Amino acid sequence: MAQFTRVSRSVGLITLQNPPVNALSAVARQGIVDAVKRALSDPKVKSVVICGQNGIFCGGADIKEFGTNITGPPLVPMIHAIEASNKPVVAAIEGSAFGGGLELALGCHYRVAHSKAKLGLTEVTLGLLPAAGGTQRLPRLIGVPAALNLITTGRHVTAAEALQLGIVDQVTDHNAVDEAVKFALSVAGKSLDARRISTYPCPCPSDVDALFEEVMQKVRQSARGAIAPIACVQAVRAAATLPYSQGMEREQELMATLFTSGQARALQYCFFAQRAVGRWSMPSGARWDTSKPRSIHKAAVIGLGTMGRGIAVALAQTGLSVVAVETQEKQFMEAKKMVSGMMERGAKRHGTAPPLDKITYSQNIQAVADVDLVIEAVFEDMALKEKVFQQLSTICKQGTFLCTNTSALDVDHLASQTRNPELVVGMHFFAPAHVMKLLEVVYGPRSSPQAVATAMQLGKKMGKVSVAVGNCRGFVGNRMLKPYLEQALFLLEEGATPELVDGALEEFGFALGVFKMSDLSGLDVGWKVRKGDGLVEPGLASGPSARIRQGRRYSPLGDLLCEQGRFGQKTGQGWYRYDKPGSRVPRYDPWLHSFLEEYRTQHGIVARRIDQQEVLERCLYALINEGFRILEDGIAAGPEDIDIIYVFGYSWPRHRGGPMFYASMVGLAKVLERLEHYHQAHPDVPYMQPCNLLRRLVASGSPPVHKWKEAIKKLRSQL
Ligand SMILES: CC/C=C\C/C=C/C(=O)SCCNC(=O)CCNC(=O)[C@H](O)C(C)(C)COP(=O)(O)OP(=O)(O)OC[C@H]1O[C@@H](n2cnc3c(N)ncnc32)[C@H](O)[C@@H]1OP(=O)(O)O
Repeated sequence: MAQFTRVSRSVGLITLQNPPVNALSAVARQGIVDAVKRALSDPKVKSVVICGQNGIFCGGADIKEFGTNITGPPLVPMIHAIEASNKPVVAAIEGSAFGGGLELALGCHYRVAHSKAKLGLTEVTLGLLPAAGGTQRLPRLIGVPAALNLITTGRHVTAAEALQLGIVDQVTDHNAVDEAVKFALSVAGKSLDARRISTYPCPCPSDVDALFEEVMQKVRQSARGAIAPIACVQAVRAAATLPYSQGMEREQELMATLFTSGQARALQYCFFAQRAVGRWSMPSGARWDTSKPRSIHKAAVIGLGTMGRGIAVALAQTGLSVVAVETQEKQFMEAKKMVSGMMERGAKRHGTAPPLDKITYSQNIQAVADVDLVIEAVFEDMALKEKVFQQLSTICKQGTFLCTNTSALDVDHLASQTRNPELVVGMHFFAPAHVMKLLEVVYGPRSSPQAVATAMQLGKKMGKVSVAVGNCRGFVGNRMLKPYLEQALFLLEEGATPELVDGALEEFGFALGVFKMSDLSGLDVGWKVRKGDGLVEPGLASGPSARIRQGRRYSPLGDLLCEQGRFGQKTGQGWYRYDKPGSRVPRYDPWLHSFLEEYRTQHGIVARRIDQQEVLERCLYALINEGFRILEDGIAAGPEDIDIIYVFGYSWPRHRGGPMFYASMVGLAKVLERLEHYHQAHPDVPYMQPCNLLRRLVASGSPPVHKWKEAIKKLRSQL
């Protein structure tokens, strides 16, 4: 709703009241329409201020209404009525003005913002465009190039930038509502002819066609198949080339296509899923709202390799005191230099001072004695980690949380090396740790709810999207990656090429296909793990048994490349070739193609034609099937947890909503049918055998993804 009061005698103050973010729900819109009518008809009111309660102007249209039968007054005529008013209307922007919230402000005649406010036309991030006149008003106000940048990215701008761009008229450090009231008093009675943005001509660059062509090309490249950014460009083009009323028609037309699209549903699902993962629970019944985190003031990182350096930077950037420990002299000196460089570059980007004094370095593990929390990031070797945890358990003060950054090893086993296993959790960061948003917080059977709550809270402070998951080999993300990688290798054996497989996955929306990604991360990483698992048998033996390990199909292709010293980008050769070691541009490698042909001949495999659909079905459905197993095992609490892990940690295209959401869009019965088909064709690949949970969900009528948690609970209780 919206409250109307009269302040300073002649200013009508309209306050949006729809907690928590004053979203423009049907009731809120009706409230605004009624309050505006009242203000305009009250002769004592000479000017109007619109603000939001609780320090937030407006979080935009009510996203929860999308996909439902929307009632109440629509936004466009409501904003037109405000703009058409003959009494000046001032928006008082505190907190956030996003999406429809900023569009409402653009319909006002003036905008006063608090210096800490953030503004943005964020609709594109939800698969939409600013369809309450935003695509038509913003370019008229700030010009086409700046408007294109904001509308196609959904970027948030600070009040200072908004002032510079001309989006707001005044920025204040004082109470923005009080300042807006003063402003409203000062403009009462003045002509509004030059204040209605919809009447402005659109400042147009001379070569409109060239500009839009260039922007469209850039947007297509970065959109990775997302349709909303493209529609945004088309709508702004309408602003630049058509009169306002026709531009509005085009805006509505484009919005109508986006509004019901699967991509919009996927992106809106991600919006809510990202928030839902913060409300974690453990199988023991412990939950986010009943588990109290402990404050962390001082933390330590053990091991300053690539991961440890990133973690140290991320911790220091949150303002914590950090002790960074590296026992090897050479690595120690190098890490100190690198960490300072990373902090300086980060600070330069954000226009802040680098938090260099937050980190103290030591070569002695005893330096962590007084910290509240330790993150171990030594080499991925169980014996080494066991030793570190035994040492930490005796060195650290009572109550220190001991976390491991392992990406796959048994967190519970590490906990068993300590005196207080309840203080041990996994904090699995993704490289580079100071940049990547995902954090898997891994709880073992003995981790205390307080340890989980503390790690989750620390992750949030570090700006991470933290997801609590159970303990198993590879946790959620890497466990699901295994069948995906395996399928990619099998496809090569059967006749595909790295280019074909990567092409299909990139067209689907991944930033990098599986082989380019392996080259980037280093082929030797997986090789070492496979060696540890006893899977690697040196030399290229032929015959069917050469491709069987532990009773199941195995592809030694990756091992064979490693034997040749082809570790990916770092050695200049992997699944592709690179101009020199460390180069990043993958090129077609004739050697690799002859090698694959030779391999097939040696193993009596007749190459067959494989199309993109088979690549997608085999790679993605194998991964999704493992996702269902993870849900069945209770390792992830719900599909949202898996989806957020994949979107934030594994570059799964957000506009496809994550693997589990994607499965629900494809249809669970179809996923099941294709898995059955591939399992029949490849009975020696257990990952392809459809998981019981998937079968049971299909049998129970394939509930929509937001009902899976409930359905799984019910299925469990029937066992
Ligand atoms: C018919 C269409 C016509 C015109 C086009 C207009 C379209 C739009 O306006 S689309 C909406 C555009 N708005 C946004 O993109 C903003 C989304 N919200 C945010 O970015 C943030 O919530 C915030 C910056 C406004 C506040 O952040 P924070 O303080 O960290 O709180 P949370 O993000 O945790 O949110 C709290 C709570 O509010 C729910 N919520 C937030 N925004 C909306 C919204 N626009 N509609 C409905 N609900 C919203 C959010 O989900 C949280 O609730 P839950 O934890 O229960 O999920």
